[in-house]
Amino acid sequence: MRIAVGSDHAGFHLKEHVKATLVEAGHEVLDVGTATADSVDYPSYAREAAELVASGGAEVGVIACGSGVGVSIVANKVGGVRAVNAHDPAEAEMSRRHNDANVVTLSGARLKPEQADAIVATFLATDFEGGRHARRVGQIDTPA
Ligand SMILES: O=C(CO)[C@H](O)[C@H](O)COP(=O)(O)O
Repeated sequence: MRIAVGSDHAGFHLKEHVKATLVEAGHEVLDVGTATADSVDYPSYAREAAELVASGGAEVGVIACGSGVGVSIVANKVGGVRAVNAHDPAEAEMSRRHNDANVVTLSGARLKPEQADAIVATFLATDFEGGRHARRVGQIDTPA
């Protein structure tokens, strides 16, 4: 898959870890930054990664900040993006099955690298169920 990744400084190390895991698994990764652990403002990175998903430049996005909250708020303001701040694989799974989430956000402060890998792997492996959920997603979506 083609996957957009991004983070601020607080998500940088987790983003780098997840990126390496995804590349190792054979995915094409588009990294919008940040490129160091120096302090930056998360909105621009989250927006750029989310816009790649909205435009079709990437199929899904993985974005990290300290809590995963700020980048989720930003991503969800991009039309066509449905971002979930997932704390465990179960949340990632349900966000795909019922909400057709296309961006997962992660907490660099709370998640261990292996926890993040498990969340992202579940997110990528789980299909949208469609049916009644498609009707509901259609009701919440905004134009890209
Ligand atoms: O989690 C975040 C946004 O939701 C940011 O990573 C966090 O606010 C950064 O804080 P600081 O500048 O103190 O490192």
